[in-house]
Amino acid sequence: MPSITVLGAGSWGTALSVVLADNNHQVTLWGRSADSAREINENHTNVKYLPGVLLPETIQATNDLQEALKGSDTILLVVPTKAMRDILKDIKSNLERPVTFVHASKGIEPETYLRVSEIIEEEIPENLRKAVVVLSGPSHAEEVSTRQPTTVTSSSVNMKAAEFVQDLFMNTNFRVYTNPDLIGVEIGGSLKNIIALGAGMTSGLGYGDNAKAALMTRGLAEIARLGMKLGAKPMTFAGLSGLGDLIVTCTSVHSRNWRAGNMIGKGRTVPEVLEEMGMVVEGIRTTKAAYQLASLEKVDMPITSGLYDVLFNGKEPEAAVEELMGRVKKHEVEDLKLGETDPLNDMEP
Ligand SMILES: NC(=O)C1=CN([C@@H]2O[C@H](COP(=O)(O)OP(=O)(O)OC[C@H]3O[C@@H](n4cnc5c(N)ncnc54)[C@H](OP(=O)(O)O)[C@@H]3O)[C@@H](O)[C@H]2O)C=CC1
Ligand SMILES: O=C(CO)COP(=O)(O)O
Repeated sequence: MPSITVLGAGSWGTALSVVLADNNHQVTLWGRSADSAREINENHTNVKYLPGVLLPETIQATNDLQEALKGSDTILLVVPTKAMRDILKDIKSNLERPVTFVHASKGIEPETYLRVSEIIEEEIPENLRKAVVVLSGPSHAEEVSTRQPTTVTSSSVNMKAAEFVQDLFMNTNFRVYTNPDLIGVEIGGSLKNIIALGAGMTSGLGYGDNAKAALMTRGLAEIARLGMKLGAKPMTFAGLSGLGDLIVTCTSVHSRNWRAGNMIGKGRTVPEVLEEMGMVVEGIRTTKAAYQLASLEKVDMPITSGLYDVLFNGKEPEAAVEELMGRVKKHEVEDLKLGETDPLNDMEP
C-alpha cells in the first residue's frame, strides 16, 4: 500500500486526502495547526476549511513534519504558493531518501517568475527527488470532498511518474488524465486565477454575462500567448488545466478568486477582502508575477495589466474596464496583423 504524506491541511489538501483515503492509501495529513490535526484525528472533520464534511477515519493528521515524512514514498504539496519555499527547505532537512514530489498548488512566484515545479527543483537536490508531478484541473475542494464527479490532469516531464500519480488518485468520482506539457499545465492552472478575479470584478461592477464571456475568452488568449512564449503546447490551454479550470473558477460560487474580485468590484479594498476571505486568494500574487513576467518576455497581456493596476496601483475597476474596451482595434486571431489579408478568406469588402 503506497504511503503518501499530504502537506497542507486547508481545503484542497484535505479534499485530496479524502480521494487518496477512498483509494485505500495510507494518508498522513500535515498542517501547521496542532488543534486542526487533533480535530481531524478525533472528530474526522476540518470545520474551518470543509464545513459539513465527514472525513475518512483512516486519515492520520499531525503538525509534526518529521513524523509526517517518516516512511513516505510520495509527498503531495498543497500549501499556498507563498509558503512553498519555506516548507521545501524544511522537507529537505528532514528527508532521508528520494521520494516523488506531487504538487496541487496554483501560482507563480513574483520576482523569480518560477512555477511550483521549478521551485521544487531549486530547493530539493536531485538525489532526494524521484520525479516532480503536478495535479491540476477544474476541481473545487467542496465538490471533491463530497465525491462529486471531477476530472483533472497529471503532468510531468516523466510520463511514468505522471501515470503513477494518475493511478494513485483515479477512482469513479475522480478521473485523472495525463499530459506531458508541464509548462502548459502549470501556467494554465495558475493564470486562470487572474481572469477569475477579473470576472468577479466585472460582476461586482454590475456587468453581465457578455463581459464575463469576453474576459474568459480574451483571458485564455493572453494566458496561451504567455504560455507559448515559455514553451507550452497550445492545445493544453484547450484542456482541463486551461479552459476547464478557467470555466470552473470564473463561474463557480466556490471560487475564492471570483469572490475576492466580486468584492473589489463592489468597492472593497484588497486588505479588507483578504481579511474577510480567511482563505488563500492565489490570483493576487500571481497577477504581480504574470505582469512582471509578461513585461520581461514582451508579451501583451492587457487584462493582466489592468488587474495589476487595480490591485497594486489603486486604479478604479471601472477605469480598467474602460481602458480595455478603448484599446486600438485588433484582429481576433493572433497571427494576422491589421491591413494583412487572410489568404484563406480574401473576399473584397
Ligand atoms: N481549494 C480548492 O478548491 C483548490 C485549491 N487549489 C490550490 O491549493 C493551494 C492551497 O489552497 P487551499 O487548500 O484551497 O487553501 P486554504 O486557504 O483552504 O488553506 C490554506 C492552508 O495552508 C496553510 N498555510 C497557510 N500559510 C502557511 C504557511 N506559511 N506554512 C504552512 N501552511 C500554511 C493554512 O494553515 P492555517 O489554517 O494554519 O492558516 C491552511 O491549512 C493553493 O495554491 C490553491 O490555489 C487548487 C485546486 C483547488
Ligand atoms: O483552482 C481552483 C478550482 O480548480 C480553486 O479556485 P479558487 O482558489 O478560486 O477557489
